[in-house]
Amino acid sequence: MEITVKQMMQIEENGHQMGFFRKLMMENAGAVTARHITERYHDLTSKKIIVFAGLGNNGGDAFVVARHLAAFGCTPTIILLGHPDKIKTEEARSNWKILEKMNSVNLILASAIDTITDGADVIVDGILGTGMSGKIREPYSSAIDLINQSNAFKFAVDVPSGLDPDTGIVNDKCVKVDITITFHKMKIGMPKNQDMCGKIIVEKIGIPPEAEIGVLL
Ligand SMILES: NC(=O)C1=CN([C@@H]2O[C@H](COP(=O)(O)OP(=O)(O)OC[C@H]3O[C@@H](n4cnc5c(N)ncnc54)[C@H](O)[C@@H]3O)[C@@H](O)[C@H]2O)[C@H](O)CC1
Ligand SMILES: [K+]
Repeated sequence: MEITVKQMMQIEENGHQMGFFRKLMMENAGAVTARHITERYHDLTSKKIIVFAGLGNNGGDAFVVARHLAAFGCTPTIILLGHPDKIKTEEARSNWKILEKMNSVNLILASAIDTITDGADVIVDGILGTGMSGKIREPYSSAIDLINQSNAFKFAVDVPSGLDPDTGIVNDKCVKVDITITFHKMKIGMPKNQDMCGKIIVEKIGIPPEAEIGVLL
């Protein structure tokens, strides 16, 4: 079954109200994404992994991905596309705060990042997810271009950044990835743009089925 962004947000809210808080969803989303990366590269210690993170919960998921990858000894680099004070939600901010206490990750605030992807083996796109709207603003726009210029293997968190999840249309620009890990259920527009999404993997993140009552059921 495929769902709309509006339906996903309603299901998310219902789950949160049931006590399955967004922070738990974010942890599961990041953990399952990291698992797919570690399953592809059994020895991560020699891999250069760059994680791009926006200021919303797509970025929050990416913070969790980076923390889980660090446990596999790869020292990921996280590029935050904005100032930490502008991180939108408590669940994302709390995950950033954990990263700030870790020396097994490299944190970079988006400044001169034009060479950061040089030699990267893996890039994780946690820039924009279902909260994207309108023309892509800087520094997200330049980050998308930078990622697209790299020949690293690319994973998108939930949605390739720049893709409209409801239509599959790229209104401005979009990260073209090899694998998209999308959460809970397929978003209706994604199968319409396999070129940008690459292989799409749908992963459950623990949301109770009852959260769909009144939305899908
Ligand atoms: N589906 C689930 O159960 C869960 C999904 N999670 C993740 O949360 C994101 C959606 O998070 P949200 O904060 O709503 O939006 P985004 O992170 O996608 O983006 C918001 C962020 O980006 C800025 N922004 C929006 N449009 C633009 C633009 N055109 N140019 C530049 N910047 C833009 C906006 O200002 C915000 O700062 C979902 O995809 C999942 O990854 C949760 O983890 C919980 C479970
Ligand atoms: K993304």
